[in-house]
Amino acid sequence: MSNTATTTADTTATTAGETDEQLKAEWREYAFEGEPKLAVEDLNVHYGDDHALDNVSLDIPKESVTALIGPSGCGKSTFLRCLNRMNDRVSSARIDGSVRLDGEEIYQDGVDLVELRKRVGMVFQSPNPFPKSIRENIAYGPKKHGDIQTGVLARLLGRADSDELDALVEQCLRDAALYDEVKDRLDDNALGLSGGQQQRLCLARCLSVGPEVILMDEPASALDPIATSKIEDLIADLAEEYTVVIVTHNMQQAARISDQTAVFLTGGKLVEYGDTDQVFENPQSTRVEEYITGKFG
Ligand SMILES: Nc1ncnc2c1ncn2[C@@H]1O[C@H](COP(=O)(O)OP(=O)(O)OP(=O)(O)O)[C@@H](O)[C@H]1O
Repeated sequence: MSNTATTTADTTATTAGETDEQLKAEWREYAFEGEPKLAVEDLNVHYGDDHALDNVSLDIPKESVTALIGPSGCGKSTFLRCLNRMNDRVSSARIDGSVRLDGEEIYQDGVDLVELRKRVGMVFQSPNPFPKSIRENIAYGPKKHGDIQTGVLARLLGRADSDELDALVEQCLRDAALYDEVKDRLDDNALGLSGGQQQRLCLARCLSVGPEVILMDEPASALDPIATSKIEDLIADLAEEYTVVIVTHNMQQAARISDQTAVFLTGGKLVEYGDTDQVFENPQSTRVEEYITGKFG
């Protein structure tokens, strides 16, 4: 599409009578500078006979927030989970198509899934800290992956270098805007934190292994308005350094925090994708307009 950043796949809404193929060709032209961090092409997901994602293609720019919105069951979470191959864990799932991370196909033989999920981390709907101390929640991943440098003494003692670990714990908690609230109780059990604090701890845990992309599946849906607002502020800050992809049911939230918005509608189709302002203020598709204005969904 030459003069607009919004793309649409809704044939019923177009005046020029474009075919699906023509519209699909336009998807690739959603304009942003630089190479995409994630490039998704012709992605289809079936759970048994259920076609959950129907030929979805979109490019996600780096260091930005991309919101995925749409009615319940339209495939948002399925799409999100394809971006770090979490759907591989679902035995009934069949995934076809291509997802490239920095140009590298993630659905090819030999991809190290542990490494992939370090690069493409995930924060879930309900905060799910480990029943361990705040410190241990963050140290767990780097220790498991052997990312903490160990000195000779530390190796002899069979433990990680504590200074480095402490610095990492502090940095991740700061980046998750939680440090000041918990700095005096790092050895307390994480389950004693409030829901909003637990969710920020989960984000800190995700950051601890050095991701490039952060996937968030309705990260604020279980939180009160104040905790939600903290998470939203945090997402804006994170986008300076990370590529954030977030599923949300809350359209105001998508409009507030995202740079791009992708709208999925029933049947697992991506119907519109473009600059958030344009999608919300001037959607190209009548079905998207009806969804956004609350006429259905
Ligand atoms: N693990 C699974 N096994 C079988 N079917 C699944 C599984 N996960 C999702 N589905 C089906 O795939 C379709 C898309 O579900 P998905 O959870 O991706 O949608 P969603 O848009 O994220 O929904 P919601 O907004 O309600 O969370 C639905 O029909 C759902 O029942």
